[in-house]
Amino acid sequence: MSDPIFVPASLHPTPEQLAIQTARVRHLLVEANAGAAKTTTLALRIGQALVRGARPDMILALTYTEPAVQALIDQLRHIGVSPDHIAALRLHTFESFSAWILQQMEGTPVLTLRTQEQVRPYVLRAIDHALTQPLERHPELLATGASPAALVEGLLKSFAVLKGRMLIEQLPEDQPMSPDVADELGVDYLTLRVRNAFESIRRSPQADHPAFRHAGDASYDLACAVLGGLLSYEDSPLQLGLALIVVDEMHDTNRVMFTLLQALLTHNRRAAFVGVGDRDQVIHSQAGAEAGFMREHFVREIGQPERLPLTASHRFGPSLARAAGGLARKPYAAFGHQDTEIQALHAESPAVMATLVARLAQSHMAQHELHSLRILLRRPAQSVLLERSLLALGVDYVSDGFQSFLRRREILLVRGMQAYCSGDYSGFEDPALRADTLAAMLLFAGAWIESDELRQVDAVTAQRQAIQEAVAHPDGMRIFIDGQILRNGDPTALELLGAAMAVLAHGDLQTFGDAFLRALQPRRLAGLVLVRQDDIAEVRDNLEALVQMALLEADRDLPDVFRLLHELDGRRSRMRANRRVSLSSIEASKGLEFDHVVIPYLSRGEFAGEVGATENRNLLYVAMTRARHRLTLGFDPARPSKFLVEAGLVAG
Ligand SMILES: Nc1ncnc2c1ncn2[C@@H]1O[C@H](COP(=O)(O)OP(=O)(O)OP(=O)(O)O)[C@@H](O)[C@H]1O
Repeated sequence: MSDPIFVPASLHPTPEQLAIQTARVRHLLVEANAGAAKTTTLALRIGQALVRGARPDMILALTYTEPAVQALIDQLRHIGVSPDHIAALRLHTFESFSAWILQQMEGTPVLTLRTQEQVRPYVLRAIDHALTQPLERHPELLATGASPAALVEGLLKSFAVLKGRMLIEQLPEDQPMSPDVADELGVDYLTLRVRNAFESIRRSPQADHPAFRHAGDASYDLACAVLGGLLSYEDSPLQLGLALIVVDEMHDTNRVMFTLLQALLTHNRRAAFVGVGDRDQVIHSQAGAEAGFMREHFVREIGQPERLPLTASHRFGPSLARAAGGLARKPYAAFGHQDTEIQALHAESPAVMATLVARLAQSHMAQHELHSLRILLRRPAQSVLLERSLLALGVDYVSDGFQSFLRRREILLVRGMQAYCSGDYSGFEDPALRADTLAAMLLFAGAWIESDELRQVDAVTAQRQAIQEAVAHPDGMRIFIDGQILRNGDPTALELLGAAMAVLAHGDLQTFGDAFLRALQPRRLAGLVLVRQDDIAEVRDNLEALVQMALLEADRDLPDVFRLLHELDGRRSRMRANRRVSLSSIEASKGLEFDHVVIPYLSRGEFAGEVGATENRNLLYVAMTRARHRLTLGFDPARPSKFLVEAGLVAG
């Protein structure tokens, strides 16, 4: 009997797509360039499995993020898979799939803590455990000037790295935790100690039924159960009778996900596997993502896969394919019915660039040929001048992957300090703004309440309640700043805040420009309360951008500049949710596509962050390849980024 072929409603598959759609091999890997139709072809493969008679629940698709699941659903719809079938398919992130499997193993549901605020009391308790261990052999390495509350965020990020890579699980079982081991794992000793305390809190009182789970814990727990042999029995919940397992964006795979994939293939021997990815899109290497899981690890730990190509981009035309190929140093073709226009936007300063990009967004709104305009930023601080310009021109926008600069905690700190110095709290009418400002000031002042295990938890609740009370009272902000922040803060932090407030009290813009950052010492201040270098650098960047922005208002005095910030904030909260113009991090745009993509700030040294050159290059590659019809690159022609030279877009 001949093989029935799934025929998509809306496109004509290329011979390469058809080969992947209809391949009858156990393990198939497709490494292909961005825009070369990887997600679409997975959707075609799913359509094919359905016409071959697989029930929808025999098909499992796994991805790393929710937006990637959504992108796959969109493609399934686009090619005409029926809504009933789509609803019955098993479409999951690794995390949601793991949570579902664990629920069957554990019977009763485990508490899911979705926000950092919810998980914070447990991290605080773990810090306390680590710091008060009577048998600790290296107490001097655990001493930190920072308040425990300020460590929480950085610790949670480090836990995610350790878990994603399953680094601790790869140590010998009886390995004692020492500073050397911490070094080997790439974390500081405090992080390692607190991580262990945190895991024992999470796993008590019953090791097989954790007290709670936070982001990433479900896949981690399931992978640990797999490695611990807990799922090797006959009626394992991973035996799902699957006919097809597909993984999209497989370059995001880390050790946890790979462990789960391996177990799924072992428990579903009749299932075919198709994985697609692009090694130049690895931007989560910090969470353990590695292109090697599509290559040597796959061959060594699963078997030799069949490999099929998707050679050309359907998303954009040959000009952009050539540039992306130059950047990634690989061949790149495109189906070029219509070429993608690449425009240069020249500006000698960040402020001029912001104005030009905002004008471009304004004219985008006045035309109907292109629908979506996405402005992609390497670092959140780059949105400061840009948002100011967009708000000034009245262009509505949304932001993805970061908050508006006006609500970032270090900006709120300065807004709060200025209000305190001038005694003028107008602009803080919104209770949520008042609460966030006080929380930010409390954080940077390193103000916290020392307490034993239970009172740690109470301290968090107490802080929330104290802020709520302060917010409800007309004079509450001032009273709270006097009574809590300036009284209970860390002495060094208070010294820095005091010096900065003395500058603010002058009320003079030029003095602010000359002396504010020198007085506040953002890196030092942030270093007292935050742990991760990129979080600390982000605080500095945002504050530098704020000063830069203030200095553009040369005809105003300092209180006027802060009034302008309040006004912009008000305007921002009244904006209509216009998705035609969006401002976004590159990470939040992965897997998506837009008619017009703008990447400003591509002068030498501007496209950089706290990661290595390869990851920066990958980030630019991901950013450029989101464009469908037009790509605009913004830079100073006298100092273009070396990446633009590599892409062949400017002369070297
Ligand atoms: N045969 C085809 N004919 C025309 N357009 C197609 C075809 N196949 C896919 N496309 C279109 O090409 C675009 C890119 O496809 P897709 O998103 O699947 O690429 P991708 O390789 O997954 O991209 P990324 O690596 O950026 O996630 C989409 O707009 C899709 O609808």
